[in-house]
This record gives sequence, structure tokens and C-alpha cells, in this order.
Amino acid sequence: MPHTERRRFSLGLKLRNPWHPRWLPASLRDTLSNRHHSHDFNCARSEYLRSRLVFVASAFFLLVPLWFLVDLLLLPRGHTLELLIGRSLLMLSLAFVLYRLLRSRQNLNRVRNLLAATLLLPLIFYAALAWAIGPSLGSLAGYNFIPLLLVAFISVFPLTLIEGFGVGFAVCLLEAFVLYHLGELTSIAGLQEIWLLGTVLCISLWANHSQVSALMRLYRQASMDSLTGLLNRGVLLEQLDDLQIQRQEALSEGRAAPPVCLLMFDLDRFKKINDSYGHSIGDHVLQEFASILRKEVRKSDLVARYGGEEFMAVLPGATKEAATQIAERILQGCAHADIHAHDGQPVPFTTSIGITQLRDQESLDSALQRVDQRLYAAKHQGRNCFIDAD
Ligand SMILES: Nc1nc2c(ncn2[C@@H]2O[C@H](COP(=O)(O)OP(=O)(O)OP(=O)(O)O)[C@@H](O)[C@H]2O)c(=O)[nH]1
Repeated sequence: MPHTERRRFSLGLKLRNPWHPRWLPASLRDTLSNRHHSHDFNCARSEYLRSRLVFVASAFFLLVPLWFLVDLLLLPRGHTLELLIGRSLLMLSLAFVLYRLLRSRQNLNRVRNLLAATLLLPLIFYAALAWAIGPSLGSLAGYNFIPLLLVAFISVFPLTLIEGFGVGFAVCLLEAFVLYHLGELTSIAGLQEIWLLGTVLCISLWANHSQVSALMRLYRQASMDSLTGLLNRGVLLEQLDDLQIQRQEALSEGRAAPPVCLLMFDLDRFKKINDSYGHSIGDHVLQEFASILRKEVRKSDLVARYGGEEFMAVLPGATKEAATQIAERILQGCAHADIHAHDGQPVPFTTSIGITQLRDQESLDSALQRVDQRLYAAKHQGRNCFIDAD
């Protein structure tokens, strides 16, 4: 059964999965789209994008009225009103973008849309002026540079190639429309302009690729457990904290907070596995268990190695019933795992599981303490089982 059918609840954090060819080198596949990016990396990238975008949108917001002084000095007569109206509308739109940005924490889709708006709004302003003023627009200081400046600005952000290309293509298209309107699209100057835009866009995409690759490499080093490839404990707790803050915000605004379940795992008698078969087989068991966890939860869930042979899964949007079904599947996954010792004999392993659901207005510590108590209750009950109540 596909994972999406297993649970009906979601936090609305779905991200689109664009076209993703297998023949591309892995490094390009990493930066082409966010298809293979974890939910956690998407959150980290969205915060990175957001902080840069706040800076860029604020700079645009301040430049718009300042540039009006240049207009006043160099303006051909008769265009003051159009420019004043255009600049006022642009400032209002940028103020709205800034307001939305400051309220968009860890929401990649929204941050991406606001980024596209920040880069396209000045261009729409430019296109509207071209429409109103006509060919004499070229004599206004700095206006001809707007499209080039915006395409260059794409390089400032860690965008995937598809995202960067989407924004850049929209800028090129609008510029082609402006040139067509001014009757310059097929002139030497017009073709040169489009060629220049395309070249700068390629450079920006290269900068995007380098940024996302570097960010991903650093992120992997800082956030992952090297043996299992799962998140490490620090990142999981940070993400859990953010989820709890989002829930509290929803509750304080009178909205229903989506459920979040925690599952804590401890492999049973793991010391015996190490002692009987050796540490390398113990490591293999840890890796196999990590892949069972990854297989049984959704991509948007968080799974981490919490300590030596302790693991934790955080299931946003899952009710306790859904969490217990997942726990059952994980127990089954362990029972059917196919691990062999160096001499070929099978290495069976099991896990004990504590399950709890975050309660409204409770601290994270108290939820973690509860799930830990339930895990140890499962140990006392004989292991290879889960406990989801006190
Ligand atoms: N191979 C391997 N072993 C590890 C790793 N991290 C921790 N361990 C071992 O995990 C074992 C944990 O043992 P205990 O805490 O006594 O627990 P247990 O044997 O699983 O017993 P119960 O939890 O009571 O079922 C220790 O022997 C650790 O050395 C690791 O990365 N690789």
C-alpha cells in the first residue's frame, strides 16, 4: 500500500516532485530539484532562503523611493506621475512580501513563491512603465538594467536548478515581451539583450548549483549519523521543538493543532549480538534497522539515531492509531530481516518501542520522558513489543 494511503493526516508540508531523470550525475540530481531532499533539509534551506530574501526585499524596498531622486534629476518631462504611481505600488507590494516573509518560518513553498514575487515585481513595474512610456524609457537612468540585475540576483540564493531556471525564464520572457512592445525584439540591440540575459542566467544557475551542493554537503556532515545515514539526535530535537512551536502557535490562534506522534526504539539485547557475532555484524544490524525505519515511515517524517542502539521517529500528522500500525510493521520488518553472521548463520534481532502523542501545552521534555518510560515498560514486558499508554 502506498505510504500516502496509510495515513490521512498531514501538516500540509507537501513539496512538488518535478521531473527527475536517472541518467544525470548524482551531484546534479541533488541540485536539480528538491525531490531527493529530506523534509529537514528543506526546512533548513527554506530558513536560509528566507534570511537572504528578507535582506534583498528590504534593499529593494529602500531603493525604490531612493531611485525616485535619480528620476527627478534625469527624468524627461511628463513621466513623473506614472513613475510615482508605479513606485508607490511597487513599494506596497514589496511591503506585503516582507510582511508575509517575516511570518513564514520553515515553509519552503511559501518562501519560494515570495522569492519569485520579489524578483518579478520590479520587472512587472519595468514592463508597465515600458507600456506607459514607450521607447523613451531607455533614456531613464538605470531602467534598462533591471532585467539583468534581477537575473544576476538569482545567484544570491541557494535555489535548485529548476527553481532558478523557472524564475530566470520568467524574467527573460517578460523582457522579450517589453522588447517586442518597444519594437526592438528582432533588432541587434534586442537580440544582444536576450543573449546577455541568457548568459547571466547560466552563470547564476551555476552559482545556484554550487550553493545547494555546498549546503547539502555541510548539512549531511552536521546533521547525519555516519553509520546509518539517519538524522542525529541534535537535529531531531531541534525539529521536534519547531513542530511543537508550530502546534502552540496554531492553538494560540484558535486553530486545531495537527497530531504529532513520537516512537522511541531500543534494540533488544544488542550487547549480546555484539558479543556473539562481533561489532561489524552489530553495525550491520543497526544499518538494517535504520533502513526498516526509513521504509516504514513517510518521507516527511523524521527518523534519527538517538544514541548507540536507540532510535526515534517523529510522525507529524499521525494519530496514535496510525503510529501503532507503523510500530507493528516495524516489529514485522525486524522479524523478517535477513542478516547473516560471518559464518552464514542468521542473526535475529528485535526492538522494544515506546509510543506517545504530543499533548497540547506540554513541554518537549515531558513528552520525551513519557515516551522513554513507555519504552522501558516495553522492555519490562518482555521486549519485542510496543507500549502506547501509561
Ligand atoms: N556494533 C555497535 N554497537 C554499539 C554501537 N553503539 C552502541 N553499541 C553497543 O550497544 C550495546 C548496548 O547494550 P545495553 O545498553 O547493555 O543494552 P542491550 O544489550 O541492548 O539490552 P536491553 O536494551 O536491555 O535489551 C553496548 O554493548 C554498546 O557497545 C555501535 O555504533 N555499533
